[in-house]
Amino acid sequence: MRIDVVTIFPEYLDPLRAALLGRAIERGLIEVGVHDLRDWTHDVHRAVDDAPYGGGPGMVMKPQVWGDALDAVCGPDTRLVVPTPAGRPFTQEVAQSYAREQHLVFACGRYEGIDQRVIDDAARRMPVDEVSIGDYVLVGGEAAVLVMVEAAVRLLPGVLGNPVSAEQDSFSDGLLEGPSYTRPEVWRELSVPEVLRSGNHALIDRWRRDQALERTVLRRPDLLGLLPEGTLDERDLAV
Ligand SMILES: COc1cccc(COC(=O)c2cn[nH]c2)c1
Repeated sequence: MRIDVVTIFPEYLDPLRAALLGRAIERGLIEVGVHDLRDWTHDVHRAVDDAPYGGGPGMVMKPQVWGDALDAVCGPDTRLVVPTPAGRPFTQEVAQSYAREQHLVFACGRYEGIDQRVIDDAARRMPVDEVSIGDYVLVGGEAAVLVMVEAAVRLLPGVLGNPVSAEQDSFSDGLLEGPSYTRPEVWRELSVPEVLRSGNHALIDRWRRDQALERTVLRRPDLLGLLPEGTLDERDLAV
């Protein structure tokens, strides 16, 4: 997989080259290119934004600069991803789909956003996703790109030391992950739940599922309606 990011703050993407993702790059599991949008500006001031038609606060990113940048960076197998508060939700399912892509290009918007014609023009040649990582407004898309790249790349074979954990992720079965514990058995007078030390794996699995269900009901009741058919069985409903 190749990932390219276009941004006016390339240094913001330096963390992509650290830790797990950095090792994935060194091992050739992914290629990452980060590009400064201003390399495609045409004027002495290297302007990337201008006042919005129709008035209103803030500035809008210029179409010409983005058009030239995306012409240079995108290819025949590219999926263009534009992080924006106005996007469709980025979920584990979207992360799974991105992990199967050959080439992802992330366009990092700032100010009030990118001239819509940039997205409309790109959509003539490639799949374009306007995606939100949450219901809040950031200053730019760069932090959202770090989130989405990490969520997708960790799913690639060979990236995680322990691949099983990618399948057993929260959201893999639609429920939140329950609590986890490790040594010592008692810490600050708090004990590890007895069942986890019982060695009875049927009981442990049941307890973990009950904890996941209880946590999902309490923290994310919205997820319960999305569970795939048959996720909950009669034992679950007894919780
Ligand atoms: C493309 O236009 C804009 C405009 C404003 C901010 C941003 C950065 O993205 C976010 O703020 C965001 C992404 N998911 N949740 C919030 C992009």
